[in-house]
Amino acid sequence: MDPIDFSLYLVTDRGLLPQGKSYLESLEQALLGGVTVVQIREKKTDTAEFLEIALQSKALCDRYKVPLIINDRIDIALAVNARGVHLGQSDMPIDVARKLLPKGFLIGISCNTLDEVRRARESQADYVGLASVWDTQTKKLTNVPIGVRGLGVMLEALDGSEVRAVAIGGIKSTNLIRLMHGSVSATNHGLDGVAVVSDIVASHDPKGAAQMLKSIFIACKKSTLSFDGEPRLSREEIIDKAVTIMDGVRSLNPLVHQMTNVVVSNQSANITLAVGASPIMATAPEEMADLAELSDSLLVNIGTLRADSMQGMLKGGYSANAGRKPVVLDPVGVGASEFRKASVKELLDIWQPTVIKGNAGELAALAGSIEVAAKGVDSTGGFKDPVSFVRQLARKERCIVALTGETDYISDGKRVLLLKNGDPLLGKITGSGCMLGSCISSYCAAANTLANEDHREGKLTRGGDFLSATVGAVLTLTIASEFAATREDVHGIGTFLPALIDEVAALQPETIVRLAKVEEAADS
Ligand SMILES: Nc1ncnc2c1ncn2[C@@H]1O[C@H](COP(=O)(O)OP(=O)(O)OP(=O)(O)O)[C@@H](O)[C@H]1O
Ligand SMILES: Cc1ncsc1CCO
Repeated sequence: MDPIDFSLYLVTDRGLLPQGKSYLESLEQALLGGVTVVQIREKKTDTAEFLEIALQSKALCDRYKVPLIINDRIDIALAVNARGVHLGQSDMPIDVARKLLPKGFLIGISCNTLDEVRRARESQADYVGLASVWDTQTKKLTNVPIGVRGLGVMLEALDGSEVRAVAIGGIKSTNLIRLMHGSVSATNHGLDGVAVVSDIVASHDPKGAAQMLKSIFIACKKSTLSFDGEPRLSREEIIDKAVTIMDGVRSLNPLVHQMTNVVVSNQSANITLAVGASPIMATAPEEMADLAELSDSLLVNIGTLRADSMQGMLKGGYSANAGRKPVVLDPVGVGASEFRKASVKELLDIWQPTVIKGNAGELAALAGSIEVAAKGVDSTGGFKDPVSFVRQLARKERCIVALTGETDYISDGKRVLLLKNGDPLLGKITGSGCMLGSCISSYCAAANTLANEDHREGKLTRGGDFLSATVGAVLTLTIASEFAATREDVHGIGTFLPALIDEVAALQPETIVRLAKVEEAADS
């Protein structure tokens, strides 16, 4: 029997049909739109009616050569000669179901935890439905949502097996790109498909909805499942690219939308001007869609996070992703409170950052590690193996990661660069990390604009060189700090800050090339 294409897995729900649309009409339009598997879910229907619906659905699916799966009811699946059955954790165990079903009959099972995925693998399920990614109105959740980032570890548990995986729960065309990027495991294991309910069933245009979902899925599958493909630049080429981007910021004057903390707002706006970009500090959720269109990148800094700022941050990152603008996350003091931790998790379950930057304490907390402690927003130690840590985190979060400190470690998940410039005064003033976030956002904005527009759908940016952009931003701030610290008019942290802003504005690209202390760690 042909292997199943799980790409777009429709789960029916007659209760969601819009007024005036019949079940079979909606199903046929979804099939015309490119649905690749159909699961009939009828939780409250009696057997005779379920059987009738299943028979009608089977005839329709056969016409479009799309396999039909029945939720829960092995008897109905057998009666209509379906391709498979989908079981829940409290339904019949897989080994028992296997004995009752003919050879080749497909068995899928819903899994909410890593343990359930492991057990599904042991019992040789054909596929798992990883549920629920997000909160959903179509099913009353009995378990906590997995979130985009929870999917990666589950997929990793399926490495080397034949078990296919689809995600389900709240998936729509508007969050599918984020799901596809963020769910890939550190071992590069991606989803085989996405299961969708309301985005198709509740639509007046199920064909259009299915077409949209499928085109995004296919585009993402092509563009996200590999860290390779970009040419590997030498250390010197990265520095050259970094200064090209530096020039780009000055000539393009990108608009950088920043949601930052109240401590550093002013100095962040000024450092943005100093690198040659323009800042706009704005937090209201109502204006996020407009700003995503207008601006060239977004910075989200949670330094003085409030419950009401979360709405703007959620919508801001989401709109920036949709507009293919780079997003920089600065998880300031994330380890300091449960509120910050939960908020960062929520943000990262909704949108995909292009760069995450933070000190050791912040990145440890973000990664769930207790190796490095923090005192409020400051780190009180370092990692034993920062190179591996930063590479792993970049692979896990599928973005550039910059770990700051005396040495800055920057990784794209493959390579790790060590940057050793900077005066210790940078560590003594408040907000040097926050200013660096503004610089990185400015450089990413220019890198994104400078990139050859990649028209493939499914990319969250235009495909700019964000590794070089991050390197350029760090070099700009740290090399400028070396000049600022040695100025005669600088006597301590009070006079250092304005001098730093001046030196950033005055810094020349050739000075960076001459003074950059950049090393590369050996590949793992
Ligand atoms: N001792 C140091 N020597 C050289 N550079 C440093 C030192 N400490 C910090 N820096 C530089 O300062 C910048 C900010 O890094 P840092 O780790 O201090 O951020 P942070 O702790 O997030 O700052 P803040 O919370 O005050 O905004 C980085 O570019 C880093 O290279
Ligand atoms: C001191 C401080 N507190 C919250 S944000 C911030 C600025 C440096 O991160």
